[in-house]
Amino acid sequence: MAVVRDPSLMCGRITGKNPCLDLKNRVFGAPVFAGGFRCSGGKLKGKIGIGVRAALQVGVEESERLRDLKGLRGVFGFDVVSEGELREKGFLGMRKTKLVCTIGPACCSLEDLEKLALGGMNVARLNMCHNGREWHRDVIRKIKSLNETKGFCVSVMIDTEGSQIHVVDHGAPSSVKAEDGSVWLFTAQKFEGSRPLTVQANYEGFSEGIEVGDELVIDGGMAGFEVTEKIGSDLRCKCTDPGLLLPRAKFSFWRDGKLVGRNYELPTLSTKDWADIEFGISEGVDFIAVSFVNDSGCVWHLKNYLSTKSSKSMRVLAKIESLESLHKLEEIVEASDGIMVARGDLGVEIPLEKIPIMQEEIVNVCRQLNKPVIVASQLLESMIEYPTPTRAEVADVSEAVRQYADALMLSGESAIGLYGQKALSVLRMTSSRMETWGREENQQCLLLQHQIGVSLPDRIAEQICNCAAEMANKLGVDAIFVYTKHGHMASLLSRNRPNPPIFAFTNNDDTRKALNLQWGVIPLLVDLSEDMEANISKTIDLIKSRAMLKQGDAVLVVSDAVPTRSTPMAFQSIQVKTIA
Ligand SMILES: Nc1ncnc2c1ncn2[C@@H]1O[C@H](COP(=O)(O)OP(=O)(O)O)[C@@H](O)[C@H]1O
Ligand SMILES: C=C(OP(=O)(O)O)C(=O)O
Ligand SMILES: [K+]
Ligand SMILES: [Mg+2]
Repeated sequence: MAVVRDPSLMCGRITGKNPCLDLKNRVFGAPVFAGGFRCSGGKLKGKIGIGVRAALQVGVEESERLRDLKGLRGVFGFDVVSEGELREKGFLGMRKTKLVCTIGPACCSLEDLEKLALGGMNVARLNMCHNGREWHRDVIRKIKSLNETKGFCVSVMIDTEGSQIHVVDHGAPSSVKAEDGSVWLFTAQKFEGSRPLTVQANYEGFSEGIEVGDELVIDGGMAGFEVTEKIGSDLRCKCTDPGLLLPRAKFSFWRDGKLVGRNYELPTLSTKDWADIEFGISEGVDFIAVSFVNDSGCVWHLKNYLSTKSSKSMRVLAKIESLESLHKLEEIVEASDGIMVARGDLGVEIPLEKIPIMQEEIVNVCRQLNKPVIVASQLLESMIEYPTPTRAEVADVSEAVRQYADALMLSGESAIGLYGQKALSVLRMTSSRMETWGREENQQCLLLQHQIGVSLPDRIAEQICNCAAEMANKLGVDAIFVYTKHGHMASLLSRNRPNPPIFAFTNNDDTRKALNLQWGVIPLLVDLSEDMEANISKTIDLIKSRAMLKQGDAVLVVSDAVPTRSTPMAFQSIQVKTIA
């Protein structure tokens, strides 16, 4: 069958299957291959000493199988947005790239939050730099209530303020212009009211180590000054690059083309950040994004702390936004549950023209090490004010999608912008379009496999997922089903960026919310038993009962049964089920 493109849809609709193998017209009887290696009870047996049996099975789902409708009752969380998308666009039309929206005054009403959820927001981000905890609590509760009452599955992320040297006051409520040659005083002294040509910094040690002749750059290039005199800890500076000083504008000091100053001696997690984290724990947020991570130490520390403080599994994301974090990228990626390419502050610390290369590198490292990655900041910046993005912004979004980032993020576009919902739809349509192009033009490059698993069971899981993804593409199946407790198998499948969507069934709501950030994964909440075959039948029936799987559809099922007392054998398998 041929691929049919529907020009009326942003995303080309695939109505047929991969022509190389049309499973609808094939009948497989018994498993064509089963086995591999086996042993039971998690003890050494036979040639291979692991508690895992791997098998590959291909079969047709029995048409006459008794459907135990009682088994279909109970929890079934399939969020309304994914369900609607599946009905409208079919399996292949489902968007793979996840979307994060920063919530601010422009979108914090229940109605606005609902519109963002309907528009495809997978994760709501709360930037703890702004507003008080009461405000954030109100937003979190609204999102949770929308999830419960309207069937959404929106995860909540808090983003710490972090310690950074920035402007507290520059004498005007919004922005102030620094004219060429004008002389300014930068001070950490607090004063009432505003003083002309005086900028107050938030940190008293801001000028430590700074010398006359150093260059002071504001917000990565919004304005520039030369330090002409040091008076105690104050700096007198002459404007050499006229521009704007915005509220909370960031400072960076440069000498001979190198960054100098105190920025990275400040603690990654301040007292206020710890208080915000406590707040996040008490509100049961799903992700904590840590600003200005400089090494893996603080990530491990926070993760250990969270595991002792809360039974809920909260995922820790490290924001890559300092020069230091680039030097220790791999250890930070390994320590964390995900990464944010925080291009805003990164652009203060490295020359702007280096950002695209760094972004690609970070995205690649994350994919190799199997951690989700968000590309953030200024994706559609002009839409804060204008109803349409620039062509360059659309190209930037498309590039992040082409790089296979897991998620894209809106900041000011949704938080304070006039066209937040429209910006979200631009992200949605641009990513769908790019994903479709990637598939149709066969741009999809197979991942050059870097093995991540060390133990044999981990390596088996990884190989099963790599092979399953390749098989799913080659067979042109409609969907991949996977059963997952902590999300590991689902993420290993996602890492391969397969063509069909990955339906990840889990009985753990924390896992479901964490998977919301993973490319191509549709997390579904369902009661799972220890009987893997029963789980497979049940979930196929659940989707079928909603008329979303029809006769002839093919599902590739990856299962990973852990040993239990009744079934003392771990069993990992790939099966292809065609719907009879
Ligand atoms: N909770 C909030 N309350 C008020 N304004 C907010 C909030 N969150 C974000 N904003 C606004 O949106 C802008 C962009 O958001 P973001 O990129 O998260 O923050 P920042 O620019 O401070 O790093 C911020 O500069 C701020 O003006
Ligand atoms: C996402 C970022 O962090 P924040 O908005 O908190 O500064 C960034 O710097 O790009
Ligand atoms: K922040
Ligand atoms: Mg930042």
